[in-house]
Amino acid sequence: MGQSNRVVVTCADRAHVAATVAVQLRAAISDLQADHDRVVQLCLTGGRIANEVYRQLAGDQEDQSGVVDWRRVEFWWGDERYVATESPDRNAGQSLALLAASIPLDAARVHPMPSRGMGYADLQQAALHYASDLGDTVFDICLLGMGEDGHVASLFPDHPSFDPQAATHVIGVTDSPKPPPDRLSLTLPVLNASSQVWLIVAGDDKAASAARAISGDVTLPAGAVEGRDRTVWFIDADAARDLAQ
Ligand SMILES: O=C(O)[C@H](O)[C@@H](O)[C@H](O)[C@H](O)COP(=O)(O)O
Repeated sequence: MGQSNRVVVTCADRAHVAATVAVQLRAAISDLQADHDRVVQLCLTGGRIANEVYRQLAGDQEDQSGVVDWRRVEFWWGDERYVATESPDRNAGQSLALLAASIPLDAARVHPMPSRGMGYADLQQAALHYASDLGDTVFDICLLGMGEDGHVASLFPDHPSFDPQAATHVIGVTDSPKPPPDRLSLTLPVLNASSQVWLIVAGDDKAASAARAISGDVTLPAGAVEGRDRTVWFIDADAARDLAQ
């Protein structure tokens, strides 16, 4: 990894983080779609703050931040809780319920991760299936939340899931420190192949990990994740408390 391309955007509170990300995401997708043949590859994340972004994206499509052709956006997920399709705990279920409320999505371009009960022999098979769906896709923008321990996607610090040299694109995680124990996750090399990585972080319980990650502590997944062109941290004042001025 060369010189860090991290940018930190500090917002007053979590509502402003979500509003800022929604506006900037719509603008960034709209810019990419100026090329009319372009299908934008967007990787979504779970979590409370990301869900607030999706709510706002779906709710206000007529502001000045750009018109998006949502049918020319391909949706992926960075990780998933391996539970039944209909479980309210699924990241994809939560994101889609919010987005599909008013955004016209092309089902062929929506790629939720597999769920338990879909017929895969085990997590490994489910991971292989998603890897083959993903192929060589490179995300234009990859959204990530961060846990208070500094995890991103389902890559946890001091845990086998976090392997910066992972040879596969998708892994099954069977002993996640955060429930539920069974999960699917993209690996760090796939996340770091993204053109842009946007981290969306709010709350004072995130302050210590945010400060470590932004200062470049690569022992934390959140510190090791970087887009090829740009890494943007959208962070509220509480989570930014420990950042060097
Ligand atoms: O799969 C999960 O359990 C969640 O998606 C999780 O990884 C989340 O992204 C972060 O913990 C940040 O979540 P918050 O924004 O709710 O703090």
